[in-house]
Amino acid sequence: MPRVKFRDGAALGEPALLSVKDLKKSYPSAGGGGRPQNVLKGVSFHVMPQETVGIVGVSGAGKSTIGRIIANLEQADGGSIHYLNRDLARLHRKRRREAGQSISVVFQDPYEFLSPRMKVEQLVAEPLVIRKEHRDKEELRARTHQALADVSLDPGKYALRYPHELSGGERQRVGLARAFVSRPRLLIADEPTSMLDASLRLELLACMTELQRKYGTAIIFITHDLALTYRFCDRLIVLDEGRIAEEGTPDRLIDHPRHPFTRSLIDALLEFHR
Ligand SMILES: Nc1ncnc2c1ncn2[C@@H]1O[C@H](COP(=O)(O)OP(=O)(O)OP(=O)(O)O)[C@@H](O)[C@H]1O
Repeated sequence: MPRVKFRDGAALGEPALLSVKDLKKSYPSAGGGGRPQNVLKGVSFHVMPQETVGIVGVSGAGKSTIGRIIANLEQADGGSIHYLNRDLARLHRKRRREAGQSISVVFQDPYEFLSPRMKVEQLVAEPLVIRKEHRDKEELRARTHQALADVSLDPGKYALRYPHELSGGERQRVGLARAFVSRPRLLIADEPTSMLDASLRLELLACMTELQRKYGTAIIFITHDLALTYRFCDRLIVLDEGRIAEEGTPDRLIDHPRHPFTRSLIDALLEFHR
């Protein structure tokens, strides 16, 4: 899956699609008695249009929390998020929702976002229905079927099935079709491949890259699997206990890690593949 070399717009002074500054989040301690758990301790980064930024780190580092906050599924305690030049925290709830309409998400477990009672066709159409992005039923059907074809699922074969009638790989493809049907500017992909075996994992990533090119989407790719990011990401952010330990291109980070934590991630990876 060779990547086209990413043009570093940030270095050329172009505006970022997303700019996160000093993001903070804590959760109350379990049981409520102890000190709150500081999960994000001031995280800042940016994402350029059409860029793929990987967020890597061990379990519990705070990766998904960042994704959920950007997707407006959770509130930050502090910091700012500028998206398409708008400060999301300062927008009224309705405007915030509208601003976020060009952000899609895909999660690790498709059952989290695929209602078992909806057919594939309805599941894929739902984002367009919610956003009222279609003129009539014909257009809705055409875009839904296009989205299914985009992820190599024949609409004639899959449109009327329910999620439990699909394999794990097919369910994730439905998740991708649902994420891309609205042609998002930004996709937050939170461990989308971790429940798939190695060959399906690469297939799904190839499919995601193709759709990214087709629709000009930027991707935040959240994973604990450093190996997966190597070819797939333009830039990596290494998160360690709610702080950015290091960031850079995968080549630089993996071949010449500067931070001991990045080195330990690479050692763990080498150990795993030994
Ligand atoms: N709703 C919540 N209430 C309390 N604690 C939470 C909540 N959500 C997450 N946490 C805690 O915040 C920390 C960071 O969680 P998060 O899911 O962001 O980590 P992660 O890096 O994505 O981990 P993983 O790779 O295992 O998904 C964890 O210790 C988790 O237990």
